[in-house]
Amino acid sequence: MTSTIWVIDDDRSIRWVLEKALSQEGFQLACFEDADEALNTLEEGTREPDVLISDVRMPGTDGLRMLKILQRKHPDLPVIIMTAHSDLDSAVASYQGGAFEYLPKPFDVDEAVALVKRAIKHRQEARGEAVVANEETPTEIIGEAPAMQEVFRAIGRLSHSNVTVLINGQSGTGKELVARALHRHSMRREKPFVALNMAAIPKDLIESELFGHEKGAFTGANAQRVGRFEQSNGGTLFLDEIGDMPLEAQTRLLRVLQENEFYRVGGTTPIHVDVRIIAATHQDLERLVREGDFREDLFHRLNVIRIHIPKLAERREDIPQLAGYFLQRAASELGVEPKVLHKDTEKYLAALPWQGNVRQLENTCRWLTVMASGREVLVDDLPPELRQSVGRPAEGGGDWQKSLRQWADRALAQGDRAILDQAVPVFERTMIEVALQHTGGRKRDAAALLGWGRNTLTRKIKELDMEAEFSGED
Ligand SMILES: Nc1ncnc2c1ncn2[C@@H]1O[C@H](COP(=O)(O)OP(=O)(O)OP(=O)(O)O)[C@@H](O)[C@H]1O
Repeated sequence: MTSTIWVIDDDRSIRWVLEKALSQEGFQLACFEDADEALNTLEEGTREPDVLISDVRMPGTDGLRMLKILQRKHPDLPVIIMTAHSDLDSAVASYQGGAFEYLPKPFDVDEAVALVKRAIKHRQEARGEAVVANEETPTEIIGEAPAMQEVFRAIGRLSHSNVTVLINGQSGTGKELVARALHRHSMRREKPFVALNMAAIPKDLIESELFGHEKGAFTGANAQRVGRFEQSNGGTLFLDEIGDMPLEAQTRLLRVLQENEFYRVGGTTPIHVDVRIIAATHQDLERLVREGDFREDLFHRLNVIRIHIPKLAERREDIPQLAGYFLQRAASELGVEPKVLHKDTEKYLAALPWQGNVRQLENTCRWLTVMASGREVLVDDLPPELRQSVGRPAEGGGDWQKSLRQWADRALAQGDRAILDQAVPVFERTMIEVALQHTGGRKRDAAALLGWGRNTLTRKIKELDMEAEFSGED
């Protein structure tokens, strides 16, 4: 029997796109402008669809409320929630409300079709575990970029699970923020979230920090101390910079993970704990394993689910929104009017390398809130170190190389061939133009700057049809 799909969205174009794509796949489609219409249809006794795809924000009953109703009355019906308001809350709320999947708008049609097919396959397995959605969670993680959407999905998917998670990403990308979100959206949310940065504690103290110690266990242990494991019992222990954990502590950690019990340093009574571990690192743990600095068995134990957080430079589209958010936050912390970015400043900021990632952007916004003179922030108001970095290729490769890489990737994906024939002339033309600008149009000097002979430059100018531009003096 043909599977029936219902699409609910007040946006006609979305209904149209999905209807086209899904009927082409042989599905039977029914479209609704709002949730109430669909719910009434179900009330009237129409057979429930095999999959329902719905928007979140619509006139009348919204998507998340509808989910709750469906959960009660049609617990096995897989629902795919789409939202343009691609924030973490609707993603997670939709999972917790029992949605099968979360589809951030704008989406790829093929992706939507693939999701529907998966939902149909999983239909029988629909578990219908109801976890009360926490509707008042603050929106804290900003990210419209596809790579961040992946992170949100992961948080949503993991909201029913206790699994160990390893978060990878450069410093300042938001690893701790994601770890907190994983906790806040998990079943352990009422219990403690304890964070411990391995790189920030002297090596000798790590074990006592983690497991606590008994009075007199070592010099200076004047009183019994409860470790982080005990503090986070029932909740989540976030081990940041796990790559910096000394080998002996790794061995003990592994044992705790295997046995769910440990001894305080100097202690003889085993202590039982139920702790979920989320670990994070900016290091390449596989390499540390190869080099013998990280236990392989512990690595496998931690690496059950891996979430990669991209560098800020890999999600430049999020920079304006992040900056706006940080400017607002800084202003409200300081009790002043928030600054706003001039369009040019926004563009300028979006093009910077941001080696320090989101943290650096956040600090910049704080600095601007205090230092910028007007309400609107101009490029000239930016801190000197950011103004100077303009045009300087970022360390270890440079932005133009990255753009070139993306361009080549896209061109090949589109089926272009002989792409060097397109790229090399652009490259040479740029170099020639800049060199000639530097020499005030003198070709002989420009050739020297480029490392070419005079004749080569003349020939290139001809080949590249640049004669009209640079017909001036030698
Ligand atoms: N997507 C985001 N939306 C809003 N704020 C963010 C985002 N990502 C990071 N931040 C903010 O940037 C700062 C740095 O984030 P966080 O401390 O989570 O990074 P980290 O990767 O754990 O860094 P480190 O490895 O250096 O500890 C924090 O103040 C955090 O709130």
